[in-house]
Amino acid sequence: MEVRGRGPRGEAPWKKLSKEELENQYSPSRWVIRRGAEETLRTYSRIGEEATKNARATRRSLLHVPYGDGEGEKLDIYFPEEVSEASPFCLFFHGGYWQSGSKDTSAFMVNPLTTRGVAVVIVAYDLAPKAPALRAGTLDQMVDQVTRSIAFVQKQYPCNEGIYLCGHSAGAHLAAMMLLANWTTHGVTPNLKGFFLVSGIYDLEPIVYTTQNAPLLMTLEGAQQNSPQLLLEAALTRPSDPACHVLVTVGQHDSPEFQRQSREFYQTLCRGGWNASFEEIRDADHFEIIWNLTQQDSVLTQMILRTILREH
Ligand SMILES: N[C@@H](CC(=O)c1ccccc1NC=O)C(=O)O
Repeated sequence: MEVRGRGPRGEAPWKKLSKEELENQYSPSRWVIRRGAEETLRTYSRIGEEATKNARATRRSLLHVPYGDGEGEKLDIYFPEEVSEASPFCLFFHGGYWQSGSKDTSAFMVNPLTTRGVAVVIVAYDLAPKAPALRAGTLDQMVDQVTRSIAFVQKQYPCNEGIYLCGHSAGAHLAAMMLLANWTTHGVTPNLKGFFLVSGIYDLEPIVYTTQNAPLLMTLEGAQQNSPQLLLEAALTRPSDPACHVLVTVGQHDSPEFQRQSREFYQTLCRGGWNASFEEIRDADHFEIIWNLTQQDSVLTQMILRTILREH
């Protein structure tokens, strides 16, 4: 599907959608094809739980490690068989529209990656509405927490072979915000080598007009300030490390709006001089795309491993 980018004065295509259609486009479980919506969400939780149970039973790990003082600021580290502080590290940020999901059910990629020598970190962040709405928006706090979790891993493992960020859906949004992070206030610049953005949301403005915004309480300004799509369009800086690779992927059965968001973000990355690539994952919906990560031989796992292992 050819997607027309927004011209300099062009109107965002989602603005032409009715309220119902917008709600539909931003409800990923309504687009699945092999199961019903409810069953899909149940299966998603079950696969995440099983992968996490399995990872904790078979891998050496450090669980519930605090990366900050907040109750929810915890991460799990899973090590490869040959434990080395110089391993590459892949950090995963789960999805769930910034209001559901947990690190304790999100160890999808742990076994396939640790088997190949990559340490995997599953990061928790405070979900809405638990996050105190004191600042401009709860999204601000999540973005700050993600920034600090990455700085923490870099400080703990300064000899790492590279830090890679992988996020799904809302988690891909949080990971994408790190393309624009300012590390100077964190006392460390992480050794960021790659981003794997899976079925993400990069322009938050349409979310403001859906029911997903009820716990988020995002204002239009808050949405704009936390939209990597808008921030990157406006950014004057070029990527500091031209070798840092950004993979944008979306499922063939993701909704047209999710597909448009991914394609436009990829196009913006290219225009900004990023080393980016785009892949539509065939025959996968918004949830199956993440189940692929539990499989060593899936297209997505293989793309991620090729990127990480090529560089050392
Ligand atoms: N209620 C949502 C749930 C959802 O969007 C979701 C669930 C698990 C993981 C990622 C999700 N989407 C974005 O973060 C839906 O309609 O599918």
